[in-house]
Amino acid sequence: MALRLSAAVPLAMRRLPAAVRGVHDAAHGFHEAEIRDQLLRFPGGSIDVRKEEEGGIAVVTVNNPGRMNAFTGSMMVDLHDAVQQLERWPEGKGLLLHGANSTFCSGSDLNAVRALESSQDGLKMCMYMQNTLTRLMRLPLISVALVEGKALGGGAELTTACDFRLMVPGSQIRFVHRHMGLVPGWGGAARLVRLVGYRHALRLLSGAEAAGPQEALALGLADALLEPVSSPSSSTPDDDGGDGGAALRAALSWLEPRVAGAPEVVRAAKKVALSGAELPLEEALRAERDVFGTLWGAPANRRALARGAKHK
Ligand SMILES: CCCC(=O)SCCNC(=O)CCNC(=O)[C@H](O)C(C)(C)COP(=O)(O)OP(=O)(O)OC[C@H]1O[C@@H](n2cnc3c(N)ncnc32)[C@H](O)[C@@H]1OP(=O)(O)O
Repeated sequence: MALRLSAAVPLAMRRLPAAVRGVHDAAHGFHEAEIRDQLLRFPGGSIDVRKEEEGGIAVVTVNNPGRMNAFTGSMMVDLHDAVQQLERWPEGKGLLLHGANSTFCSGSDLNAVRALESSQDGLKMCMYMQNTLTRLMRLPLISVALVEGKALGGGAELTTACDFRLMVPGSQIRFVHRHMGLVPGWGGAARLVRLVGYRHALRLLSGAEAAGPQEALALGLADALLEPVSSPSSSTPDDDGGDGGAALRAALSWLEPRVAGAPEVVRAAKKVALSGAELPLEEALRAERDVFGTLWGAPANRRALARGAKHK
C-alpha cells in the first residue's frame, strides 16, 4: 500500500513496504534497539503465536494470567516479534487475538510502569507500542480481538488495533487511563475516535466508563456479541475439548467465513479497506487500482469465471 512520503522520511525508510513501517523512527529520536533492551529488563508472561496453516488463521494469546494478562516489558518485545513474524507469512489470512484464562488484558504491567517512571522512558515505551500496534493494524490479515473478561487501559487500546472486536457476556472494554493520571499512549485514543467518533470517544476516555457488549455494539466499538456454548464433555467453560475454549471456538467460527478463499483475495480486501481508511481519496483510489490490477485475470478470478459463480 502506498503511503504519502514526506521529505522528512529517510530514504532507507522509503524502501520499506508501508505495511512494515511504524510511526516513529530515528528521525523522531526513536531507537528501537535501545528501548527493546530496556523493556527486556521487565520479564514475565509471553505472547504466544499458533499458526493454523491450513485455514491461514493465527491465534495470538496474551499470556500472563497471574497478572490478568498485564503487559510486562518482555511481552511488549514479544508482541513486536509476533507482528514481525506475521508480516512474513504470505499464506496468512486471519488473526485472532485473545487473552489467556478467559480475560483479555489489564494493560501495562504496573510494576513496569512504576520502574519506567521518567517521562523519557514513558515516551520510549509509548513510541515502541505505537509502532507495534500500527504494524499490527496494517497486517494484511483480517484481525479480530476476542474480548472475554476485562480489556483495561492498554488492553482496551490493544483491541482497537484489530479490525473487529467480538465480546462475550459480562466482558468490558474500559479506557481506565484517567484514573491512572494518564491518557492512552499506545495509539488507542486516535483509533477510538475513528471507530466511534469524537463525542463517544471523549466520553469513554474522560469518564473512564466501562463499555459492556451492548453499549459497545451500539457505539460500533464491538462487532458481535458471542454466546459461546460449551461442549457437553466440558468440565469447565474454558475446557471444552482441548482447543482453547468455547469462546475461542465461537470467535474462530465468526472469523472463518470472512477469510475463506484464496489468500491473495482476502489480503487484497484488507489492503483496499485500509487504504480507504488511511489515505486521502485520490491516493486511496490509486492504491485500490494497484491492488485490483494484481487480481484481475489472476487464478482466483479465472477460477470464479470458469465455475460461473452465482451469488444468491
Ligand atoms: C498506556 C498504557 C496504560 C495502562 O495500561 S496503565 C494500567 C491500567 N490497568 C490497571 O490499572 C489495572 C489494575 N488492576 C485492576 O484494576 C484489577 O487488578 C483488575 C484487572 C480489575 C482485576 O481485579 P480482580 O479480578 O479483583 O483481581 P486482582 O486485582 O486480585 O488481580 C489479580 C492479580 O493481577 C495483578 N494485576 C492486575 N492487573 C495488573 C496490572 N495491570 N499490572 C500488574 N499486575 C496486575 C494484581 O495485582 C493481582 O496480583 P496479586 O494476586 O495481588 O499478586
